[in-house]
Amino acid sequence: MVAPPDNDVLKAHALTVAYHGSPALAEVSLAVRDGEVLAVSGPRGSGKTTLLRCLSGQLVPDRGEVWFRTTGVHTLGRPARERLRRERFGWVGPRHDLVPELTAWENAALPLLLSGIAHRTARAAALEWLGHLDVASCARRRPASLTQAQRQRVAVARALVAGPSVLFADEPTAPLHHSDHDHVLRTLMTAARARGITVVLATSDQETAALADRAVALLDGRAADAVPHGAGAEGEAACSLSV
Ligand SMILES: Nc1ncnc2c1ncn2[C@@H]1O[C@H](COP(=O)(O)OP(=O)(O)OP(=O)(O)O)[C@@H](O)[C@H]1O
Repeated sequence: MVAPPDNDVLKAHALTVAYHGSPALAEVSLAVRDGEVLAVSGPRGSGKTTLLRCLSGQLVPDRGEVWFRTTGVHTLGRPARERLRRERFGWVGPRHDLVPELTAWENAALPLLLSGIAHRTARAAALEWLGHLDVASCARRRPASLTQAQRQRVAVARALVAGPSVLFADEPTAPLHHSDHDHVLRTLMTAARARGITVVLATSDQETAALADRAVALLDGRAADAVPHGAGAEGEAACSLSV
């Protein structure tokens, strides 16, 4: 397989993963265009998290290839994959995994601080994102004193603060109440679209999937469907999912 064309930011070919002999992904292929919001939908256990972990370089598939632009992610050793994840990808999952000893703004600023950005600049960027997510007033508090919804908003801020090329969002609003769920999801998508950040969003909720430019469906680790959303959605015609 060759590297994807310029307008595909990510491409996966025939991804196959088994955990202790039990198949989790089977021959899944897809392409994600630069700047699109792609939903990966499917019921629990259908392989969504496993697919996102492969695409983001957290997990090397048993077989198959993952390309990020011209980089063969599947060919990289662990340090190079970790660098790629740190520098180019953001990740937000269903559990916030904030550092308990750090304040909300320090947690949100963490990707910038770890990459050597000046403290003042990192703090300003973190506070701006906390503001977008309506939790600026929590900036000096530690995770233990925040509500679950506030913690999840801080985690979203942390995933976006460094301006990733691709944001992987694995059921990012699953623990939230309906009103928080909608607000966080729409903020995440609006911010990503405004900045040209590609989003790969795993969800078992059809309403959430419908907010994306396009959805692909998994069932029992296999691609089940490809559903375009909205006439003229960016990337609709040029993206594909196949088994
Ligand atoms: N670390 C693991 N060890 C063993 N089996 C695993 C592991 N992670 C996932 N699985 C199994 O692989 C299959 C796919 O799981 P995966 O988490 O990718 O699906 P999912 O669609 O994201 O589900 P969920 O919404 O419940 O997270 C499931 O059968 C799951 O039990």
